[in-house]
Amino acid sequence: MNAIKLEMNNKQTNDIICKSFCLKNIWILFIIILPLSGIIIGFIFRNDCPLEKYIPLWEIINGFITIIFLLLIFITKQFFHEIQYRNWSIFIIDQLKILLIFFLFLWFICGNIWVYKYYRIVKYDKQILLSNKKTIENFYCNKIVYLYAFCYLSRKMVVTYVTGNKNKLVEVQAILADALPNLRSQDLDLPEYQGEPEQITKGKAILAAQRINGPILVEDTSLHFNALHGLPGPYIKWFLDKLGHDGLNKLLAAYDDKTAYAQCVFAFCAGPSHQPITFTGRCPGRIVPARGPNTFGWDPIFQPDNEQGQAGEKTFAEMDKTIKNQISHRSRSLQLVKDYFDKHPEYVS
Ligand SMILES: O=P(O)(O)OP(=O)(O)OP(=O)(O)OC[C@H]1O[C@@H](n2cnc3c(O)ncnc32)[C@H](O)[C@@H]1O
Ligand SMILES: [Mg+2]
Repeated sequence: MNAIKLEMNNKQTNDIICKSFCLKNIWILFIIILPLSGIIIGFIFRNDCPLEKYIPLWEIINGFITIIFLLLIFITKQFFHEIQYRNWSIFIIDQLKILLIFFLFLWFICGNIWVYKYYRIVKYDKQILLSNKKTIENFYCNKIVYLYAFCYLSRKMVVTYVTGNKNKLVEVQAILADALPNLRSQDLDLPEYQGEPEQITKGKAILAAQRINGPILVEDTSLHFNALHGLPGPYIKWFLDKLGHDGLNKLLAAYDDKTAYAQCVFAFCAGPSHQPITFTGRCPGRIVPARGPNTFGWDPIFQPDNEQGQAGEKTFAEMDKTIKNQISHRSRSLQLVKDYFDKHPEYVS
């Protein structure tokens, strides 16, 4: 009796695990449908595009390589997420992924040449061509084959990082270079909202997605003094503008507690009709009299803590840029953005 009960329990647990596995991984099926249909279309109509015989071949190879790439991402996420599995096998998979990205990039260029070259002259009706005594080889391509390739190449989404701050742009480009190579930027003057940092960033993101009419990233950075219960927070831009580095130090003159944290909230919005998703990164530290070059905001008065949580030695302004980009509030937030794009390769490849 007990054995039967135990078996039933095991079966139920297995069912639950299986269901949650399927639900968690259903995204892979959706993403694979597109390249898979390319393989099928390219194969069925492999001899039906005399205008450019490479287009069906392009669809088949593009489909195969994209699916292999997606499966590698899936395998990494599914089986190598635990740190103890990060050994040589993950290294080989990472190298393979880089190779495939490189190939897909070159193949993408080839596809653009083969497809866009003919978009003004392509004809889909063989009968009309024959009755006009035009040669099929010079004009005809099967409608499904041509339009599939045309739409596939045109659908690639480019994420736009919207900011009016050049220093922020330089850091974001440096940190995201390998994760989001097709990130472009746009200088738009967005309003500075009031409220909690997350709400401010979401408001910025919705407006930016409407103005750009596509996928965007925006960011709002704040500096929080613990003795002042988090102020100036998102209002740091105005405080810095009016009081300068010296004035910000004087705000804390009456307090022993000089600790603070820098916070960066990134928001990604896939388009005007989508809801933004936020990613928050924090860097703890303390406010000190200005040291180092005065090139970026409050960098000279913010001294980040070391790994042990004690006062560090250098202010952000005194640090080498690459060191700042490894520990900053911005890089911590962008790490979460990278993780998100790892799961959504449609914005990356
Ligand atoms: O167009 P956006 O992206 O909003 O650009 P912004 O300059 O208004 O940027 P924020 O509102 O996010 O930044 C608030 C203030 O903090 C400054 N700031 C942002 N990131 C910083 C960093 O990493 N180090 C020092 N100062 C920074 C920035 O120059 C502003 O004065
Ligand atoms: Mg701003």
